[in-house]
Amino acid sequence: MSTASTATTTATTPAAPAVGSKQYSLAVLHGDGIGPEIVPASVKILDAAVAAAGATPIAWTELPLGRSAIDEYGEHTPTKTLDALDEVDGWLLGPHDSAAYPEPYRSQLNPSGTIRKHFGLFANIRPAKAFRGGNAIVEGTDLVIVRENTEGFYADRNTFAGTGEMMPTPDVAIMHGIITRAATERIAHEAFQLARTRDKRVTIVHKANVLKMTTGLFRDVCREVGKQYPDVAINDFHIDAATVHLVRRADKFDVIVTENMFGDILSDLAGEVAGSLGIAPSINSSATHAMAQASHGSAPDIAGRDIANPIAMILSSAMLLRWLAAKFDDEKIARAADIVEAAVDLTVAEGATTPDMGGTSSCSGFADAVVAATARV
Ligand SMILES: NC(=O)C1=CN([C@@H]2O[C@H](COP(=O)(O)OP(=O)(O)OC[C@H]3O[C@@H](n4cnc5c(N)ncnc54)[C@H](O)[C@@H]3O)[C@@H](O)[C@H]2O)C=CC1
Ligand SMILES: CC(C)CC(=O)C(=O)O
Repeated sequence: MSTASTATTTATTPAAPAVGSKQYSLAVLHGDGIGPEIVPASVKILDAAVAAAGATPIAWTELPLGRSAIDEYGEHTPTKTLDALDEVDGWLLGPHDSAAYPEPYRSQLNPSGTIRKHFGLFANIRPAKAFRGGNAIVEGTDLVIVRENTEGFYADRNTFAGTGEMMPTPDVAIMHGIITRAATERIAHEAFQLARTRDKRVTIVHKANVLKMTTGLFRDVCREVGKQYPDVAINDFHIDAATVHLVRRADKFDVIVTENMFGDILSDLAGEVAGSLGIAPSINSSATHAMAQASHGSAPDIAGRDIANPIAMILSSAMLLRWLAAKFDDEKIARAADIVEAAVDLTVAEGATTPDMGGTSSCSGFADAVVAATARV
């Protein structure tokens, strides 16, 4: 069950009127590669957990995205998908294999970036938590990376500010990064408020010894915001040193706040240190919209073989339930999130893991075991 030390709900979760359990309308976008394996697995488990919690069944809508949408609609993220997403309470996004799309799609902003930008999903919350008996490199890892999702070195790909990459000649490529006080303050408040629900420690990750203006501003603004949270301890590391500490001492971190690209890379590392990239969940959110999305990609090397680990997508979906529970003050949907997490815990503890965690379960077999476990937690 969820405890204060493992909380992942953040300040983007808006206060809301107490309205009790309602029927949630959620969209699913399967994506590419292992997406059509891990997303349906998560839907099945959410349905079971919602039933076990006595909440109203979720109303699901499937929407086109990715390679199949290119083939059918000539767009990887069709306008009709974006319009439909605006009508639902939240959604599950499977990974996309955008690096393998044909041109011109490969050179466009990818589906995640398109959706993050369209809905202003500025906070990317990425927990890394080791399971008991779960193949962790560092036992006891239980941290959350709070990744700024709109700026940094992914600027043109993901930002509202619009600098980014350019090629003045075919032999020269230039990359701009952007860090603003406003976006940094916003994400820093997310991190400090989250830390208050956990172990009250925030680590700022930057590269201010080299990228002095950009990541130096990020560090300094985070420190300034931290003064408003005197009960939260602050330290900071350069990104290169942070990777070293993470590999050896991941169990010593609580909340890490960092810019976009560092957060992307660090969260893959943290997931693997906690047991596997395949267990690393995330939620992308603003005050009004939220998207559950595994931290990993479409894993084309294992796609179609029913061996992908669905845990990252399942736990991302549980994070979405928790976000909805806070938004609508809905105890039943919070209970459903607890059930999902406890059922995954139990299934892993009983040894039914996929090959990336050293087990022999299939993706679908693991999901079936979690569904069964929802009745035992
Ligand atoms: N959010 C998204 O949709 C993301 C999409 N991508 C895209 O995914 C494609 C492949 O990218 P890669 O760099 O190979 O990264 P990747 O994350 O897809 O795979 C890296 C390694 O981790 C393994 N892996 C990933 N998820 C797993 C899971 N659930 N269970 C077991 N093993 C898992 C893969 O088999 C692979 O060996 C590219 O087109 C890339 O652009 C990459 C990252 C995020
Ligand atoms: C969406 C990906 C292509 C980039 C990435 O790894 C991420 O932003 O999570």
